[in-house]
Amino acid sequence: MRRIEVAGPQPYAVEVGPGLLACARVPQRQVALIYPEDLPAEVVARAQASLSPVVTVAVPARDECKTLAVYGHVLSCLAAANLARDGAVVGLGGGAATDLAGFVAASYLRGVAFYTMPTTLLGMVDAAVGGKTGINLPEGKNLVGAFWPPAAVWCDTDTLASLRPEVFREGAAEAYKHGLIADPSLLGRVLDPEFRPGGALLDTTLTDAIAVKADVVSRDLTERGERAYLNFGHTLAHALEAVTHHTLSHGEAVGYGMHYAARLSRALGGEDLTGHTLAFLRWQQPAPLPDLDFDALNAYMARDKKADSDGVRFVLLRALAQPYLARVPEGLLREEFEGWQADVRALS
Ligand SMILES: NC(=O)c1ccc[n+]([C@@H]2O[C@H](COP(=O)([O-])OP(=O)(O)OC[C@H]3O[C@@H](n4cnc5c(N)ncnc54)[C@H](O)[C@@H]3O)[C@@H](O)[C@H]2O)c1
Ligand SMILES: O=C(O)C(=O)C[C@@H](O)[C@H](O)[C@H](O)COP(=O)(O)O
Ligand SMILES: [Zn+2]
Repeated sequence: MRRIEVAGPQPYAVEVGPGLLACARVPQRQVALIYPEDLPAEVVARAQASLSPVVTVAVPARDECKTLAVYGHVLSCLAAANLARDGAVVGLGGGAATDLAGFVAASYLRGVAFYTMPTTLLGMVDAAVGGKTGINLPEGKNLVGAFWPPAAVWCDTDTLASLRPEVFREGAAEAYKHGLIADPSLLGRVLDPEFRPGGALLDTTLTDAIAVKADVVSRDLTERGERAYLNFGHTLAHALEAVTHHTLSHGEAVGYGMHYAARLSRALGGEDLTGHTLAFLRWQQPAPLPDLDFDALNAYMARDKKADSDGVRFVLLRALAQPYLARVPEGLLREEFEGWQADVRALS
């Protein structure tokens, strides 16, 4: 078992290894367990055996659970079960379920203890760590939420065995992102055939990718500064998710978005890293994109949470592991969008 410490106002540990669902224990007597309805029954059963929850809520799969309606339903289930303030919410599943569960934990009775049991690669390297919780609005991605860190994170690598290969590759986008913004040694490892459930490179690569996130959120929980770099590729990614009504997954959108951000970085004088972002897209094989209209996407990009009253800011790279925030003139955004579309079309 590997252990990564997360510092900050409420320090906690991320444990990584096989069999962890069976070992997970929480001090709270009352536990609410929230998980996606398509999660394999044996994964749910292992979490239930460890936690003996007083209430379990199965929610729709993927981002269909990150809605105001599902959020309200889960809150009502907890209230109906008389979950008290000294109880806990545990999010089990991919990033969508843990984002929802975290926001429920942050807001139910004005806040109860929260734990995560990520069961996707993306959940383990990114979503379950760091306390960004939330749901979507029709107007855009993750527009409602709270910073509410978990008290512990259990990454049971056995659970990755049942993931569809394309869902594993979706999650690799965030590990690759950690390589681009902070630890270039991850880039080759993420694309290595041994980085797969049960593969020789799984545990070390997973742990090193988690360590990047843990380091950043330890220093900047509430995104006053460097945490924004974890958003590399996300300004376009979130817009792509919104215009496709989430038929494009987050991990695929991030793969596409990182290539756009790499093009913008190059156009503003940075090192040309588009070879890396294209190599990732060729490896990931994301779902093809529908016809896209720049103005429609730009309307969603304008709501990006990195925007301030002077407008949107993008995370760009001067070189590998040298991220910075910058405003980009609309003309350049449009021009690079054309080039990005041509690159993306050439992939298929
Ligand atoms: N809070 C954060 O910091 C953060 C970071 C990155 C992404 N996110 C969010 O995470 C979400 C994407 O997460 P994701 O990529 O994990 O996708 P997901 O949560 O949508 O899960 C993908 C699918 O895999 C299923 N699944 C989960 N575990 C499984 C398993 N072990 N075996 C078989 N099937 C399994 C899920 O039920 C779902 O159908 C997005 O909503 C994104 O916005 C949040
Ligand atoms: O943890 C962060 O900070 C991130 O930005 C990680 C992202 O991968 C993640 O998708 C996050 O949910 C995006 O946050 P948002 O603030 O842009 O909604
Ligand atoms: Zn992300």
